[in-house]
Amino acid sequence: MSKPFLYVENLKKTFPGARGKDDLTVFENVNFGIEKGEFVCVIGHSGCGKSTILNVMAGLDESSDGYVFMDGKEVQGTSLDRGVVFQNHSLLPWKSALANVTFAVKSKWPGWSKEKVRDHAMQYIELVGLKGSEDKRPSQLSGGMKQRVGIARAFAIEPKMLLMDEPFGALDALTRGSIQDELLKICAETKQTVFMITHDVDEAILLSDRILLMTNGPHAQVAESVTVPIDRPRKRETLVRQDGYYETRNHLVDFLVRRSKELQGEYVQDDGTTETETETAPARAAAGSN
Ligand SMILES: Nc1ncnc2c1ncn2[C@@H]1O[C@H](COP(=O)(O)OP(=O)(O)OP(=O)(O)O)[C@@H](O)[C@H]1O
Repeated sequence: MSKPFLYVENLKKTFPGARGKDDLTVFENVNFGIEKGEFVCVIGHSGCGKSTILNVMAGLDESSDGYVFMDGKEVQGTSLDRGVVFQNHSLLPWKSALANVTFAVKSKWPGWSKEKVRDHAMQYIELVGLKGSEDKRPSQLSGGMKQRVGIARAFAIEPKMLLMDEPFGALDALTRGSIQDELLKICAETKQTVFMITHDVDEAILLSDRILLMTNGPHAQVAESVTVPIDRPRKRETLVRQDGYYETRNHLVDFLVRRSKELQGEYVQDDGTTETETETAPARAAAGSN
């Protein structure tokens, strides 16, 4: 069986304990794959290691064991093949919205003329609905507009994989909704491959093809991969009336409320059964066994 476009195999992260305390294994035996063009969300309780996994996938952090492969190559260090969007938008405050995007575009394609860089960046500024505000600095933009610049910048480098860590977590509900709509539109147009962390079950159902469910930490694992059975194009306003919405939502909520804790510290196997940690640990070659 061929490997997925991106796969994570037996990933583990242990942080050294502070001042004589035990080391902390946040997650282990984490296995999953993402196909090209797929939108995959991950959900799990605070502290189970979602951001750490994303940082390892981005090449910003190193795992203690296991590896991440993308497009046939092991991920080692950062690369313009992977775009990252964080909750706090991390823009360069002294540059305009457009210059924040052109800066990234120039890094990706250093040989391009000034005009080509600007035209390319403007396409993405328009795509996120910021035409007319391109000359404003981050301090002159609202939280939602800043996040839009971050998204435009990440999409503009046309990364092979876009990694988003709770990108809308700090936004009010209205702004969040309109940016979700834009993200749906952009992903439909660009067929971007996305891995996104969210705490919002409805956001995950609206945006994802598949949702990974993580057990609680420490020793967290990806326990399930839930395919969202709702046709595209999807609309926020009509999502709750679409077949499969309530079943999916109930399943996710039941996992978060009950099963994520029950499964904590157990090895989840391919057939859905579990073993406790004291039993033999299975080497689950699960990359691609979504
Ligand atoms: N540099 C570090 N040193 C020690 N422990 C760390 C470090 N970074 C993260 N941790 C611990 O690892 C665990 C997982 O952190 P992480 O931020 O990946 O979780 P998360 O699932 O993304 O949480 P949240 O949903 O709250 O953002 C936490 O217990 C955190 O305290």
